Amino acid sequence: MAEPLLDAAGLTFRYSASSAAALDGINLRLAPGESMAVLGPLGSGTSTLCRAAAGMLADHGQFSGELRASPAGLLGDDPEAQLTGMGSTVWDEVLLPARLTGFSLEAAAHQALALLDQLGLTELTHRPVFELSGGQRQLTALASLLVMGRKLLILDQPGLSLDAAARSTLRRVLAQHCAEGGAVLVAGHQHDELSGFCQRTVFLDEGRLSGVQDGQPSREQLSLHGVWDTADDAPGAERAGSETSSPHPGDTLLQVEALSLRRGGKPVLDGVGLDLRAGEITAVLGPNGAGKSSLLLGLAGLLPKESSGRIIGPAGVELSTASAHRRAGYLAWTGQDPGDQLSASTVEAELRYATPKRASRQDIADLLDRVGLADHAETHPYDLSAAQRKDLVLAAALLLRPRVLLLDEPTLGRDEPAMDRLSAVLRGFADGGGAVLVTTHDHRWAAQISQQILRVPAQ
Ligand SMILES: Nc1ncnc2c1ncn2[C@@H]1O[C@H](COP(=O)(O)OP(=O)(O)OP(=O)(O)O)[C@@H](O)[C@H]1O
Repeated sequence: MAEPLLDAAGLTFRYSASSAAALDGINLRLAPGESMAVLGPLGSGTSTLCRAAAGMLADHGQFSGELRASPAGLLGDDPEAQLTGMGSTVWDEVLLPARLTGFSLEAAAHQALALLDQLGLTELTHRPVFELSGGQRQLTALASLLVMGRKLLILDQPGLSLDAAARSTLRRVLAQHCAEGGAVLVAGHQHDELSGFCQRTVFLDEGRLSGVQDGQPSREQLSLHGVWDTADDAPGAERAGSETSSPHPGDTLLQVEALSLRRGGKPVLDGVGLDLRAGEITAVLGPNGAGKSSLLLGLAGLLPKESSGRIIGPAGVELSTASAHRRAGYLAWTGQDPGDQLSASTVEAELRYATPKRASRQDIADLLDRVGLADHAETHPYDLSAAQRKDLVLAAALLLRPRVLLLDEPTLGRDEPAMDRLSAVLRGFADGGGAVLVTTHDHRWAAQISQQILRVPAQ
């Protein structure tokens, strides 16, 4: 039998700052040609296992048990952090890791061109990274990892921010990698096409292996382990909702007419019309790079619109000409990267200073409880998971008491309980007379939560 590329026996790991084991007696093996999904709820140890297997934790705590792994290519849970600099181009990013690990320029360039083609990035080769959409940045981070040709690939939530077509493309790339003698470990809190590609699924709970499934896990099994299943119940079913509004819509809170936007001089949205009504949640769907984030930025006044379009708020006020103060009191926006919106050193302080009129301690405590951060009031925002940081910026937005919430991909990286909490918070906001506009690649969730769906086509 071929030598395994990853072999863990009784692997236990404690972070220096904590007495509890983040990994506790893990046994797993991955041989050439094999693929394995490691799934579990937030905090179950999936990211720690990825970092441990990739040899990234040696200086961060105490190991016991055995771990043997061939040099791995690791996609961490914050892929943006793996891009070297927002000023570089896609080509620089994809080439650099291979060059730093000793590939000749010719070999690296050859490999990079092939990967850009496979991942559908060829057109973006010379784009600066800051001009990419979230999904395009995720694919760039993946390409820069794959270019090194490591046999063992460890991918923490590789489907984050990717649309269904990009997930299918990546699935084919991973299948080819395994067919050529490589091995793939896919970790995360959600089950998607990429974890679904794996031959075996192991579940983690509080650092321990809590279940193993050969073949596809059922939705019930995933739910039992706190993992959110993104698979559509009936693909295309959400189309039924696309023109359907709730039977008794409330007042129109935001009316968008013929909105067109440009980015980097190029058109990204052309003549979008939309009504957001009190009590309704509207989901925005569309492929990577279609312009979903740009739409939200335009509505929030963070991206100038073309002069012909109108964004009409309360009492017929044109919001694009209203003061930033007036707009901010009415519309609250949370971006795709929550890190951009955080500045304080604790979760509680972030919320205390988020509002012009300081919120009371009780208001903050109630809100932290609702978004699932009650135990993290004193945590530094950067010690939260990406999904928890999204919860924090959502809480800050709610404290502003807006009428309209604009949320960019709030479902990323959430386990099932966190998805349920998000749904409850948004439903509660809408039931209280607000309107929500939310972008997502999770069509199953969109069908469950929304009364209206806006499809933004590929450019
Ligand atoms: N700062 C920028 N300058 C120039 N072009 C940009 C900039 N940011 C994004 N773009 C381009 O605008 C288009 C729309 O990007 P946007 O981020 O709105 O897409 P999206 O639908 O939200 O994508 P995703 O699903 O990947 O997040 C893309 O082609 C993208 O490359």
